[in-house]
Amino acid sequence: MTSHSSSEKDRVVIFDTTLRDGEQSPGATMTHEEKLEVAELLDQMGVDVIEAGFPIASEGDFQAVHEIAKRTRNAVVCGLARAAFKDIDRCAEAIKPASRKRIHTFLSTSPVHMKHKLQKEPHEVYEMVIAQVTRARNYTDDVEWSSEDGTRTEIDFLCRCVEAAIKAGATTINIPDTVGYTTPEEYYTLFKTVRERVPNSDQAVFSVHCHDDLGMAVANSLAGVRGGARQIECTINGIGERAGNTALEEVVMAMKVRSEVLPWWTGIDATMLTRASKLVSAVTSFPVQYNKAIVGRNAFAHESGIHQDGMLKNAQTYEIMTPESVGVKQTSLVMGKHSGRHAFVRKLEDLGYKLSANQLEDAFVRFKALADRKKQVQDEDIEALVDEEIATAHDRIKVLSLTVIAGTMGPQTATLTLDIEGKHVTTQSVGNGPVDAIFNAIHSLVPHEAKLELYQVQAVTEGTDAQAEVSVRLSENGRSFTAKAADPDTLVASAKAYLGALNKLTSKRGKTAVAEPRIHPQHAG
Ligand SMILES: CC(=O)SCCNC(=O)CCNC(=O)[C@H](O)C(C)(C)COP(=O)(O)OP(=O)(O)OC[C@H]1O[C@@H](n2cnc3c(N)ncnc32)[C@H](O)[C@@H]1OP(=O)(O)O
Ligand SMILES: CC(C)C(=O)C(=O)O
Repeated sequence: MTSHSSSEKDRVVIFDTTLRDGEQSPGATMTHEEKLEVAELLDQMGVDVIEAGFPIASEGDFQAVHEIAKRTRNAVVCGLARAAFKDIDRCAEAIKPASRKRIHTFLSTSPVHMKHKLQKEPHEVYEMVIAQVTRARNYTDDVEWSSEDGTRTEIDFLCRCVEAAIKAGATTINIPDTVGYTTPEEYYTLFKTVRERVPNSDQAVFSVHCHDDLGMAVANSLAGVRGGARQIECTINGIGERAGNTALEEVVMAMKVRSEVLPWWTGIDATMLTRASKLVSAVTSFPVQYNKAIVGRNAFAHESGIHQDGMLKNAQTYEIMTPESVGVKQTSLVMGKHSGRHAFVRKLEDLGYKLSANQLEDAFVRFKALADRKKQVQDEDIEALVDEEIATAHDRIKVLSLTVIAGTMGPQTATLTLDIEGKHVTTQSVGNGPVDAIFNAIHSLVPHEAKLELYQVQAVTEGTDAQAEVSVRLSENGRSFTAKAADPDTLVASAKAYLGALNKLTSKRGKTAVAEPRIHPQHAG
């Protein structure tokens, strides 16, 4: 990571359009209050221009832009308007209270849009650009003009329109890739060409506005900046029309992290990126994909043993930016089937365990077995597993295998093999339900007089693949012994918990009664 150049010519204006283009994502509509909350956060995080809405679109949009204009302290508040006087007048009214205000007016310039959508000749479009920018300048000195579908516009016509817009008073010229069609090399050349060919181009700031239809919005935006643009239009989480817009968090961090090859900088406080992402996701109900760059929940999470080992030795082995730099508390080492011993030991230390080498090896083997069966192994799973490992380390009786037939057909039957002080014994028992069948089988292999006082099941974590934690209490001669066991299979956990209690009981007695190895198809306890 290198620090950015602080030269003003390399400063890139961040124009956030989460509340306008972002809200155009089908299903992303935000309430008035939610828009105010998002705008406030954008202002706090250093966004230069907030495109707060499209005031002519609805009374609600007008009111939101108006209120944001009243409340925003630092950023320029901008509203969108078509090339129509009524749009521009309504927009001007909406942004009026802002201390810094911008009118953003746009008009399509590509042959396909002019012919089919606007149904206008190029000369009419040209005249509209001049008339609308002039109209907007009556209200504010800060006027942006966009050549909608700019990347599919004939270059000569585009240059003429850009020149006319600047002459009429536009201070920002946006050349959008409205349909996400361009490539980095093309977009770079477009900006370079337009800036070289338009005689008054130095009187305006050029701007990129990219869509992600081919997944190139961020790369295209940065290429446009390389071509001379100094404003990036973008949204939090990349939301926006169709496949979305350039993701604010991605362009900002690309320039920060790779400043030696992307030598531009912004005024964004990157430590607020995660908060902004969460807020926008919450108010739009658009989940952030897990592997999303910068703000996805896996962006700073590692599950593979080799990566986790590297991270524990030096975070730079697998992270190109710190989680703190984008507002994430810390890297997470997620325990799963790909994890190795280094990460497992660290996790145990974090959970407060200190195991002997043998216990550790046993616990690791059991952890791997659990991870193979369960999508996510949570801290609680590991705690349950290690607690059991410690509690059962000296057990005389252990479950070797268990097969249960359950369901409507009955009889519920348990076939159980135990290791009793090194001796393997098997039996089969039926019962009034699968748990009863298992307990009968145990009773058959380890005869005892203890009474079952408690049998309780609860989930260790959430989800259908959660481990079941079973508690069993047995009592004999006025003394009670309780044990717990966890397993993704409730019936296995039940057998282990029962045996846990029995182990405690028999160790107090000092000896374990063992029945002869046998098969008991009819045994009912
Ligand atoms: C690329 C972009 O993201 S552009 C922004 C897109 N965002 C939106 O459209 C969201 C808000 N839009 C709306 O609420 C409505 O579309 C409104 C209020 C703007 C207009 O609604 P309506 O008057 O019912 O028109 P409708 O949306 O059906 O059609 C759009 C009209 O605007 C015209 N138009 C489109 N772009 C422009 C423009 N930049 N300047 C002038 N007119 C335009 C179309 O040619 C069409 O005109 P027509 O009625 O003469 O055929
Ligand atoms: C209004 C313009 C800037 C736009 O959203 C687009 O072209 O995608």
